[in-house]
Amino acid sequence: MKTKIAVLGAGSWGSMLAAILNENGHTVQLWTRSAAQAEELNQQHTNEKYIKNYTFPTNLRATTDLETALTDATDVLFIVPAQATRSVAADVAPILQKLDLKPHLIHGSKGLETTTHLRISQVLAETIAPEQRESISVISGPSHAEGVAQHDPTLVTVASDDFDAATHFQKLFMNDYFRVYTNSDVIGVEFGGALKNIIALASGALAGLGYGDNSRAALMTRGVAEISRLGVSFGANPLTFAGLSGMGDVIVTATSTNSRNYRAGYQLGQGIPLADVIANMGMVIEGIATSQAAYDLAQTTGISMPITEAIHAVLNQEETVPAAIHALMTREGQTENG
Ligand SMILES: NC(=O)C1=CN([C@@H]2O[C@H](COP(=O)(O)OP(=O)(O)OC[C@H]3O[C@@H](n4cnc5c(N)ncnc54)[C@H](O)[C@@H]3O)[C@@H](O)[C@H]2O)C=CC1
Ligand SMILES: O=C(CO)COP(=O)(O)O
Repeated sequence: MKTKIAVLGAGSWGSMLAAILNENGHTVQLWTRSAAQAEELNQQHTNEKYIKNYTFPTNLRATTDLETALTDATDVLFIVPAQATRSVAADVAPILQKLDLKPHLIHGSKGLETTTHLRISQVLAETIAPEQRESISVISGPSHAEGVAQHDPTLVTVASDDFDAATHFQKLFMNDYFRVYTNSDVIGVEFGGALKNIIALASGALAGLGYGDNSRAALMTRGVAEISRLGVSFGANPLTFAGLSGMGDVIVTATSTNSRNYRAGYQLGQGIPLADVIANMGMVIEGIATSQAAYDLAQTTGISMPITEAIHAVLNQEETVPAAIHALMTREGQTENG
């Protein structure tokens, strides 16, 4: 079944997912708030700030007009930074009502909302009334846009409470270089995708200080342990954290220089001030905002999240990176599975 999909957000990941859907034969309308970016995509078929040296399909259309993007949409993909999702969804809701549409919704944003500590599917559910939408799904997993651009074989997962919706999106996105699994554990998939960004920041910081593979493997393993503890306390399936959206995404973001979070952490490890790191990046570093939400959740639930607490302290300038590592290493001894 060919569908019309509105892709809302034309950064690295939004534009790349739009390209996949377009290549798969679906009609795609890509929305961006930037007129210059829409013109570049429509005229040059490039999106140079976000994906270097990549030519988009010539029939992929971008627009700055949300109503144009949503017209006749059977599916809507939200792919703006996590903290921006609520405001975009609030703009979408009345247009869906005006156009009398009830699309399937999916998002690919990896963060928790700092003001509410909600997962992004919960933000969408709160903002767009059930009469104006079908299912809500999430797409997540180890998938840098740069790798997809060169057709690296890439595996992701789509999670939804609605199995038919998950298989619907599996079929929409899947092709011979982009393989999609389904999962019914929305909570686990969203926590995994959001919280791995904190571990990627920490991994970059270790590398920035010159530490090697032992430290990185330790961090990734104990990172998954604390992500699982928090996720399971909210009802996630522990096995999800061993999967694509858990350990899989920790591996790719905590080891790759394509990761904005890793690169940001690296600069912090080198002692570059956070404000400069953010300014240099020019793209979203989700782990910064999400570390605040995760820190708050750790405090309110009493779940032990020492790496998250260390990154939170560094980002809030309460501790230097070396002092945070020393504090982690000299904590009281623990049992591994506790
Ligand atoms: N870049 C990647 O390879 C991947 C990114 N993701 C996730 O996808 C989400 C989006 O990331 P990217 O596309 O990489 O980010 P990006 O920083 O490359 O682009 C973000 C886009 O959203 C727009 N935007 C920012 N604030 C906005 C607002 N308030 N209203 C409307 N538009 C706004 C920006 O102008 C830009 O076009 C993030 O949650 C990220 O974690 C997930 C998988 C892979
Ligand atoms: O989530 C991602 C890859 O799976 C992208 O990570 P960064 O936002 O750190 O680049």
